[in-house]
Amino acid sequence: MGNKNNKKKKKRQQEKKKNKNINKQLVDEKKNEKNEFKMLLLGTGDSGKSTFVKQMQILYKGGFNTKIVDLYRNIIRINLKQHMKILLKASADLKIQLPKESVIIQNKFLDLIKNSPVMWNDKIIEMIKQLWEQPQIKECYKSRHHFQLPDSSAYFFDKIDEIAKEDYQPTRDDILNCRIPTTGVKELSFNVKNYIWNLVDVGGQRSERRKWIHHFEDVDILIFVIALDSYSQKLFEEHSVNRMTECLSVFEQTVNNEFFKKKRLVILLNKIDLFKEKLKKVKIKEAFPDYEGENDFEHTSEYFKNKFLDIVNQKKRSVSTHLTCGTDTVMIEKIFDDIRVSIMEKFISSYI
Ligand SMILES: Nc1nc2c(ncn2[C@@H]2O[C@H](COP(=O)(O)OP(=O)(O)OP(=O)(O)O)[C@@H](O)[C@H]2O)c(=O)[nH]1
Ligand SMILES: [Mg+2]
Repeated sequence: MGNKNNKKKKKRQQEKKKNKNINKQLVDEKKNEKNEFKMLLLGTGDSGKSTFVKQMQILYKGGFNTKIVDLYRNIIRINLKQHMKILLKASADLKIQLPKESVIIQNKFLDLIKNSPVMWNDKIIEMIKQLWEQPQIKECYKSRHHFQLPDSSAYFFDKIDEIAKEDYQPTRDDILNCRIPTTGVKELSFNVKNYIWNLVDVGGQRSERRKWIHHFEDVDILIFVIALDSYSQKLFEEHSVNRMTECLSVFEQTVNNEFFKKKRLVILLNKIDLFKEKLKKVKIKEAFPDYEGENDFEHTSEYFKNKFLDIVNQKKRSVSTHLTCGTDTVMIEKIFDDIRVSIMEKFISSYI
């Protein structure tokens, strides 16, 4: 009887050992196989997702080719006209009175661009310049949190002389600052230290978000981008909704989705430069009455960081947060390096 039990025990031990060996073999094979990571960028519209992709293009793919530069030249010029049009409408809405001569220029400008959004000539350039020089237009620009205007429009109005030149070549900074809302999906693959990083960028505006689900499979890292300065802005899609409130609700739905519940999460608290400027003008308490702290960068950024972290179950997943300025290439290189190293360390340690 005792002999029979001993035999059974020995057999079980042998099987256990065999299974252990098979598992080890599978892990080793997987370890060798896995040299690619899929990173999915999510976040509401205008938070800075595509800007992050542009930075990867600059840092790891040698920058932009002629075709892309040509595309940006056209977009930058079209945007200049569109953004002046937005400013003129907003000054009327905000009852900012333009001087008589400017009203004449305004009417001529609106008339000229009405029929051809791509038209670009000396007359148009001169009119945009004259209008931008008006203190009333500058005042209107400062009140842009009341309407929808990309923050970078001043950057481009200020360099209109350069943009107007026939041989104008958009610089890297121009491309980083130029806003093109994403529709559909854009992918970028790049190699860093023998590992391939597949970055997937989707549109963040409401109409685009329903497409997100198609890209949820096989994600290794979810990068959620938040525009910190959006606490005082209204949504482009629905003017009565606060952008940060919308962002918090999208974040909650996304990070707790079945696909991502246990995935590695990187939170980029972006646009810190604009956030610092905004803090001087608009108190956090005006938009988030529960806020009791000081209105300085340190306390307010911590407040928003915790608001997002409170939504995530940090016990079950790896989460990191970073304060970023998306248009600053040096900063993004450093931050991506930190993210990459931490991912690699965790990936390697999971096999030890
Ligand atoms: N000043 C400043 N501008 C930024 C920063 N990050 C992004 N931007 C600008 O913000 C605008 C929007 O950035 P995008 O990267 O297009 O935003 P997105 O999240 O891809 O937007 P969708 O494609 O609509 O979802 C662009 O004009 C960028 O230049 C930042 O940290 N600071
Ligand atoms: Mg985008």
